[in-house]
Amino acid sequence: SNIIAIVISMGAIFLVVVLLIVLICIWRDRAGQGAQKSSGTQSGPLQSLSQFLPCSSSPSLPGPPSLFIIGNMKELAHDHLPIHFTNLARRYGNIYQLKCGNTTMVILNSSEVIKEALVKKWSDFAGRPISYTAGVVSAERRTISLGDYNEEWRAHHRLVHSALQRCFHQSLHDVIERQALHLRKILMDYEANAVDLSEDFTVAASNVITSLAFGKEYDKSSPELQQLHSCLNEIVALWGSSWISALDFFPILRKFPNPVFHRLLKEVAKRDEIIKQHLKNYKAQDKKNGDTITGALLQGLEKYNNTDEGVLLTDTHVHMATVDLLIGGTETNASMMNWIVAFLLHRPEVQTRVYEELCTVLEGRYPKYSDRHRLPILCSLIDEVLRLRPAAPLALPHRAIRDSSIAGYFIPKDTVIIPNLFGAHHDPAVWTDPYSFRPERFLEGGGGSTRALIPFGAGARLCLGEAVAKMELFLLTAYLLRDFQFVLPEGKSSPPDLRGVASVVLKIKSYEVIARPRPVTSP
Ligand code: HEM
Repeated sequence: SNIIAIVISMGAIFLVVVLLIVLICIWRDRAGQGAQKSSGTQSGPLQSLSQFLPCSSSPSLPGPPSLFIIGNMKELAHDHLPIHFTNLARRYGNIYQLKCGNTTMVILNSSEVIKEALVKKWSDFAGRPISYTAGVVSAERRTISLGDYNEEWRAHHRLVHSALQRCFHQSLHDVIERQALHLRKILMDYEANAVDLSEDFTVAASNVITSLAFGKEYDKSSPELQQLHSCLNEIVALWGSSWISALDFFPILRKFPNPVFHRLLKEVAKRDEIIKQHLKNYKAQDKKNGDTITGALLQGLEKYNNTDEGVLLTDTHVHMATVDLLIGGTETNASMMNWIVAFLLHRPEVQTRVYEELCTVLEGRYPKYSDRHRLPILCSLIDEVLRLRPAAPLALPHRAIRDSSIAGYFIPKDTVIIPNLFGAHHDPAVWTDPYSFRPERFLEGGGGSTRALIPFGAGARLCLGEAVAKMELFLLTAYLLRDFQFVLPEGKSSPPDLRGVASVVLKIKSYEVIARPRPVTSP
């Protein structure tokens, strides 16, 4: 009879638990959407419990009403998507969905939900959308940036990561110092005339990558450099255009002539010809330079293919890794340098404080990257600009590799995930006065949290060039602010417009500035 009593009580407990779960489901279905609208995400024990519930019990994701056939395409036509997505988050919460064709996109707008997807559940969301046009620009997804998460990608990623690590330790500091000194000379030659510095920043950033990749630096006027930049910029711009994305959402359009797509194919062929030539020249050299990324990649490739790893990596992987580094490492860093100078024109007193810090700490010498721990004001400036204008404001799209959930919402396999880094960096729940330029928030006691700062993304698809970018931003900014004072051109009363033009990279509209040499300081 004891056994019968135990079975009956276990049965009763089981029924109570089932009843509780059903009640919670009903409560979530009713309350979920309304609560999401005002607070963004749910929190507390109910959310944790809800993660174990079957997917059908998840509330449906909020989002703007979707129209017949075109879905939410209208939302994607906005000229500044990071700002638009951030504004939609204020209405629909920190996680919401947009429908385009038969694709569902989920936009994540706070560092909490972004980290849940990209760090905590990284293996569910490390994929990239498998789109037709991405295949065209990436030799069928053999780039790191557009490759889907699979065994081939992991082997490729390891190869490039270790080549970059090797260059980081052997030559990166010297390469960046050389570019910083070269940039200094260019600015001196302008003799305090008003100029647009964007091209000089682009050449400096690109020279860091071409020095690392091929051991080659270019002058601004070099036709080879101009050709390389024009075709890389064209590819990024064309690929972001709606003429091209329409081919992904509506496959039927691929059957019709499309001049924009034709231009894209031509630019991709040009890019490949340039890189192929560089690799050929490198292989033809008598003295191979193991310090370059190309050298390290080719050596790594040989070593890797001699092991019995299962996936074969080829010269195409080395070729496409070079494309990744050139595209990933040029406009991003150049654009950040442009933003740093522009923000300083808005608050000149910040520039004075950084200059005084550089004078006191360095006592006249040029900085090394290891000085960064003794230069908190300079670091806070860089962090604040990365927060306000992250170079890749919507990161790159991710894809759910399997059914999963974020913030308690069911996310089916193949959903496209957009981490809105710009939105996360302007989240009023995390940042006081989020739209103001206040580097001091990152100084001790300033209340800013570097944990919520995610300009390089997070998790398995974290920016591969994060370490390169951080060293480059630090050294270029420190060199320039040590030797120049940036001021507005005479007669110009308003500082540059800070809204920016958003594509894959968030750029500032061109502006002119005077780089006035500081009095000479000797070590
Ligand atoms: C301030 C400068 C930079 C910023 C803010 C930045 C930011 C980012 C972001 C947000 C992503 C996407 C992460 C994701 O998918 O979740 C990314 C990816 C990537 N970045 Fe950067 N980046 C910068 C500089 C660089 C540099 C200098 C390089 C190369 C040397 C580089 C190479 C890459 C590559 C290869 C990827 C693709 C990673 C992958 O798909 O796994 N980036 N970057």
